[in-house]
Amino acid sequence: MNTADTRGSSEHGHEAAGEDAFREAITIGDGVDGTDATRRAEADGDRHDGPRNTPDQGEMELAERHALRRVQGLSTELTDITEVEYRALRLERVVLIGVWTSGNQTDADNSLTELAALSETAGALVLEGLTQRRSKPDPATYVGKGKAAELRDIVEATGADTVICDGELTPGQLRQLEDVVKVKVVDRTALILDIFAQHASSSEGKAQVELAQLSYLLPRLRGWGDSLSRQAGGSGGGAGGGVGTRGPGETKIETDRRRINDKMAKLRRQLAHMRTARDVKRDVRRTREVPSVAIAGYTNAGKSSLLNRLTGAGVLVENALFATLDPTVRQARTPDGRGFTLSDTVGFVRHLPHQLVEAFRSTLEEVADSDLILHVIDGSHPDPESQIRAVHEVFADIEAGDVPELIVVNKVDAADPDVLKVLRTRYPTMVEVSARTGEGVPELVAALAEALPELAHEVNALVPYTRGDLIAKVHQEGRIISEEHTGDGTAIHAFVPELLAAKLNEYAPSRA
Ligand SMILES: Nc1nc2c(ncn2[C@@H]2O[C@H](COP(=O)(O)OP(=O)(O)OP(=O)(O)O)[C@@H](O)[C@H]2O)c(=O)[nH]1
Ligand SMILES: [Mg+2]
Repeated sequence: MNTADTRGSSEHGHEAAGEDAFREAITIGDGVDGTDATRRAEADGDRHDGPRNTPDQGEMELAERHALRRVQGLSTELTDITEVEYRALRLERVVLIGVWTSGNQTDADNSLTELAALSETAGALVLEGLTQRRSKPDPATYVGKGKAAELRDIVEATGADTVICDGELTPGQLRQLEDVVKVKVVDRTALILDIFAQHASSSEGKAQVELAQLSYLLPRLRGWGDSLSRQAGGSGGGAGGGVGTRGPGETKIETDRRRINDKMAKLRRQLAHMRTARDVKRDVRRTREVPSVAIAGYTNAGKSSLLNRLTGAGVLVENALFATLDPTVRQARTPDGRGFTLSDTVGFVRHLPHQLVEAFRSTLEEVADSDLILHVIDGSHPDPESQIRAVHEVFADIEAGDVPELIVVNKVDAADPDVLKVLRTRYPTMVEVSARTGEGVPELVAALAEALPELAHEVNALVPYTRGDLIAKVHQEGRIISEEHTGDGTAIHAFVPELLAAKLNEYAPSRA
């Protein structure tokens, strides 16, 4: 990184300040490069929550995921993207580049740090990162001409095989920047899609990701084709490029486009089907009037850790972005005995690709449909408020803006006290916890119980011993005020959901 830093600071003095932040960025993941499955798994051992001798669901998933880590030595090939499977974007040795148009240097650094974490999560080795301050990204090459040339030198010097841009680029920008740097150029959207593709495990998750990838790919078909043509025909572009330019011709692009459209239609049908099944399940929960609590928040905030801490669910926890894609729903209970469901969801990120929001809409609806959102915040992040804003944007997008929200600042064991102080003034009712140490968890449980709607129906009944099933249900779903075993049956006074109330009322002592 030395060469580039000197260059960076001579041209743009402010970049030197970002050096430290960035050096931190490239050691995310304990400096393990993410390409050696064994080393990675070992290194993860001590970062991993939960007992190591009893592998639970999450640990098994983690082992499986690491076993699938990319191996080094497969270079990113500039083959026709329409012919390789899209998700095989083999990111490897990468250089990051960001353009910042607003905010200060710290914001720019945080953003590049996040891009580094995303890259490593995708299995790439981050070699270098640079940012450029511009009023807006260059319409031709995203970064300006000078910066692009600098980028090319860095790519050459480091032997990088991919450049990742911190934004969404137009097909034209990707192509023209590729032309300058002579290696593959990928944008943040493609990177996030790639992580989702690696992490999706349920059939619904896989279908959702594939749909998002295809809708990202569709408008870019020609772009990639052109780029490859130019690759073969030398720089300069245009029609005069010789054999290579005729590579993926018009007909091929048309065929690909049709194939992709067909595939997307099929995926949409499948998803609609899966969605019906999910709606049915949710309706069952609704009619039982069991309140639902959704754990939502920025990726890596500790949502799964918190669910595990609250319910012992054994959900996969990983220091990687988007570890969780499939929603997990668990039964839980307030200290006074009211049942509720607690669900873990996919994390959010700044500029979550809209293709993903679209594709994951049905999953995200769980959040919009819940009675309460536990909005988990990573208190150890230097700028949690920017993450809160990003999450609120997604809430608005999925129409979850009206759902009551309980702000939970997690990782207080690792948080900067000053950051916490600022948060406290902004969100006076927030709860501070550490899923790792358990600190604050009892307070969180109390706040949760407080925020949950009270069961609406109060019943007094004398239930005969032959209807033990009803009493069991009251224990499961209701809140018991008193219970007494009499000669005629169980006398019970409780708050219960509507359906159960109707059944219990058959045994209400007559008022006559
Ligand atoms: N220091 C500290 N680390 C924590 C705490 N809670 C979670 N972590 C770590 O934060 C990382 C992310 O935790 P997860 O529970 O996977 O986070 P998540 O929000 O579910 O992340 P995604 O599913 O990827 O969106 C893991 O490395 C956890 O060990 C905490 O209270 N303190
Ligand atoms: Mg998770």
